[in-house]
Amino acid sequence: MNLPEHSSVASSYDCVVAVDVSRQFGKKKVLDEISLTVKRGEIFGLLGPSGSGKTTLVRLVTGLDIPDGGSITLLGEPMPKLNVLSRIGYMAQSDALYGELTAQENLEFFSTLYGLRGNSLKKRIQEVAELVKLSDDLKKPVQQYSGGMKRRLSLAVALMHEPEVLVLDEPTVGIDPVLRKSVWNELDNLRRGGVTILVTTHVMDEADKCDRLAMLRDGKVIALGTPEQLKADSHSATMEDAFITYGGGVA
Ligand SMILES: Nc1ncnc2c1ncn2[C@@H]1O[C@H](COP(=O)(O)OP(=O)(O)OP(=O)(O)O)[C@@H](O)[C@H]1O
Repeated sequence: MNLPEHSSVASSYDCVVAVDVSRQFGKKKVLDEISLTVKRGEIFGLLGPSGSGKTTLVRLVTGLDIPDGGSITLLGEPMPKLNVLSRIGYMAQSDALYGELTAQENLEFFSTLYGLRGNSLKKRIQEVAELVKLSDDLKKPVQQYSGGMKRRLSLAVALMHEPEVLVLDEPTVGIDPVLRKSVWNELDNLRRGGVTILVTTHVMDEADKCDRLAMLRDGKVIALGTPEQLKADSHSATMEDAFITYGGGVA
């Protein structure tokens, strides 16, 4: 079923449905009646310059904040809803890790919050450490980690409980190009395994890797579609040109 973006009727293929979502801080309208739908099993990108409202929107999607207007439904549940949290993995923009603990201890700590214990916990730690290429550094205190290593560990934390939905706020900031590629390969594998991924970025080549994306500017969706559609509709050869043509300015 192909529902219009503004539809308030959620299809079973819809993972996130945002309808006329607004959020204001003081007098500043950060999100202005945003409507979009993330389908199950896709990588959906939120692309926009700094301050365009990407983090604000993903915080609303995860239920960490409440909109002033409109509604958000995640996995069929109106947000915020506590029992949906175990089904999502959220990687915030700043790493929420314990510096004095090792990476392994961080993974253990966050996983016990999801009820993972014993051998299955150990096995899962090995799996996610392998995925983010941190297997050899699990015993190091996180305060000795580089910025990129911390990003990868945060991604590992978000993956531990095998969530159906991953919400990633600029997951590759501070990660070198080779590892960035491997992180995106992993996101691709997860998507193939049926995980839905909502990711914010202002890196244009990452936008190109999304199945669909919304371009945000000043709290509004200025364009929405597949990278190919957005480039074709704006007669642009690159996402960067498309973004500028749609009025996004320099990301
Ligand atoms: N809790 C808050 N109180 C006041 N203003 C806020 C708050 N959270 C966000 N803002 C403001 O809302 C605007 C959008 O911020 P947001 O973090 O959503 O942007 P962003 O697109 O994620 O930016 P970046 O790419 O730099 O992370 C900014 O002007 C920011 O200062």
